[in-house]
Amino acid sequence: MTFIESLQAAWTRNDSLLCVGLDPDPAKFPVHLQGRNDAIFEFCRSIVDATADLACCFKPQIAYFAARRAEDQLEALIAHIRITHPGIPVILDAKRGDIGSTAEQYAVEAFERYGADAVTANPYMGRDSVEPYLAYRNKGVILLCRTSNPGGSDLQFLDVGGGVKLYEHVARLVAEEWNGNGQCALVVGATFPAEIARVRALTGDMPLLVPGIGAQGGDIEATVKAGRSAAGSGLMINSSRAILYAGKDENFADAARRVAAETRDAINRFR
Ligand SMILES: O=c1ccn([C@@H]2O[C@H](COP(=O)(O)O)[C@@H](O)[C@H]2O)c(=O)[nH]1
Repeated sequence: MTFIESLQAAWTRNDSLLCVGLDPDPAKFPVHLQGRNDAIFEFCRSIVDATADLACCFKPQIAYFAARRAEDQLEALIAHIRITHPGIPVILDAKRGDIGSTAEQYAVEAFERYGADAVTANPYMGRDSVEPYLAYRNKGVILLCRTSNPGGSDLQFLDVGGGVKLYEHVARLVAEEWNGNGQCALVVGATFPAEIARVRALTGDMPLLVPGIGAQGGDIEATVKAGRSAAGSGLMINSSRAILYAGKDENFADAARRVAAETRDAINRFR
């Protein structure tokens, strides 16, 4: 199955557009996990097992693992998802971007080392910098378009000619030229619903990864109404901290499940 096929199956099977983000910060872990060598794996495994039937995908953010020399725990986590929850695609959020020869190594890292189904990448260096990921025909390539942070406007809102903004140019370029094999998606922040609507209009039914609800305060109703596809899906709406740190004690996974279920249901109300 390709990334997009597994995503479509998970949308339907779990009736969910929720992407559970895995951004493990040991300083926020419950006391009983702190000090353990495998704390990052164990924390994320508990969250994954508690939410797998509520999510359409998982998104580990690589910086949280690499910063603590915990890449082995990321490998183990993705292997665990593959074995225990085989229908849920994994997006490696790495936001890579470099010349082709280096991008080849990043692609090996994402797809062969970690076994991710999709990777996030920065389109800023152009098509040849993205080709090495696209060469993995069954994998997904999710390109930054209109990011959720306020500073995203510094560049993404620049007029690139004729009143077209840079993020609109990226959306059109990816949809019309880079997506020949139907494996691309775009990142558009929930903090900018008007731009989500614009990207949806430019890209047809292309899947959109939408971070920015939960801790960043994005509005779920506005996000879904702006970004849903004609079929009422088309979105991977990410929430990380609001789910991961919903509880602080030994029952943290139950608390995470509760918030994940509420978030999925809130999203579904507006599909
Ligand atoms: O534009 C973007 C692109 C990626 N992210 C990532 O999503 C999560 C958001 O975490 P929350 O705790 O739900 O705010 C995080 O991994 C970011 O690196 C983003 O926020 N915005």
